[in-house]
Amino acid sequence: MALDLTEIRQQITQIDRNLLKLLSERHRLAFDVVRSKEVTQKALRDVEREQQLLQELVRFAENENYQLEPQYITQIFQKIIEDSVLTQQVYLQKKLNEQRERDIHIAFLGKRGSYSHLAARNYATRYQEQLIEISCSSFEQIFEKVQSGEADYGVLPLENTTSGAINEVYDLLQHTELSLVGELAYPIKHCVLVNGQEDLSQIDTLYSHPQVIQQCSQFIRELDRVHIEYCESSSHAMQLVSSLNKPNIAALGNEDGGKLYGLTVLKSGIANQENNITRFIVIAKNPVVVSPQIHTKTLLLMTTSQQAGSLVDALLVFKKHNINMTKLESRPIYGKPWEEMFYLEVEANINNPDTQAAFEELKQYSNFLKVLGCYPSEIVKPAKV
Ligand SMILES: O=C(O)C(=O)C[C@]1(C(=O)O)C=C[C@@H](O)C=C1
Repeated sequence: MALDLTEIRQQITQIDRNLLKLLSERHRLAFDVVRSKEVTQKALRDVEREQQLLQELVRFAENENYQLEPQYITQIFQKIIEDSVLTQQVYLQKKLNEQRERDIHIAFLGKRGSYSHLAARNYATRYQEQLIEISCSSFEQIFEKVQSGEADYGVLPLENTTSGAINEVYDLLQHTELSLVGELAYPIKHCVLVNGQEDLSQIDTLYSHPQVIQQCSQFIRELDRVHIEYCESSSHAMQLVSSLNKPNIAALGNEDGGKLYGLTVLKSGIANQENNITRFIVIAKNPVVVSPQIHTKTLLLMTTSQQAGSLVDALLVFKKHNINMTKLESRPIYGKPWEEMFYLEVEANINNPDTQAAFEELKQYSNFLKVLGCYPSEIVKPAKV
């Protein structure tokens, strides 16, 4: 005879509570690990150990006949390890940069419910701080708020896995005295949001931010003669659709934001690329010191001479010093037609003497060189098994 659903659910709830208790115990061990590594000065990340652990867990489950897919086990434990790495990182960073307040003012683009707002919320949660929200209407305003001291931090999107670099933010970085102090990846899950229960075929106008429209272009193309209304952010779009309260309009936004405006999801998973992730940067007035035990990135701004091969010569410096480059972007220089400003992101800590030697050497090949920031890489790439 089949068991009663209520009873089964009670068992599930109990098991989930037990899992939570174990997860909390494991989370707490991250503090013991980092305190031990503070003494030994060992690097926080040990990919070899992670690989061994993951392999061992898959083998263990198989031997015990737990009936769990290896991929399922790996994914869950990669997430658990990510939490452990970030917990350790935050612990060290908070100790090194003690000026952090409990209440932090963060400026971001758009209203509540924008992706930038959700990313800002994530950043504050990561550092266990109380977020005081400063919503801005342009990227430029975010820089101004941090410059004036009104905001402690600014959160800005820098690139997206579908639409690429966000040029406006790169261009603003060219002229700022502010520093990059952090990064975070936020998964973007666009959906169609409406006021009522209408059908997709009834929608004749879509409201959203140009970036969102671009990221959902394939889905939009398949719709019949739909008119696009560009908004300054996806949260503006959601608010507008909510207040207009018309049956034939929809906003492209996110589910959490939609809830804030009383909208319902008509269709989800509409982005061109399934793995749609935006990398956000965090800017502040003062640079942070990054522990040498942490995986660190540095963003440089550089111009080279106009001679042939000058960029190649500059890049060879990184090869010589065994510094991995994770990004190379170029942007035009305002007022200097056909000259380019290069943005180079490298896996290096500015306080490392080797990095300093490399940057010193780089000066020979560049007309202009500036460090925009050195920050902990808070994107934990999972260890492969
Ligand atoms: O064993 C360690 O050194 C840890 O820091 C713990 C841990 C884990 O959570 O299992 C986390 C990060 C390391 O990359 C390896 C493993």
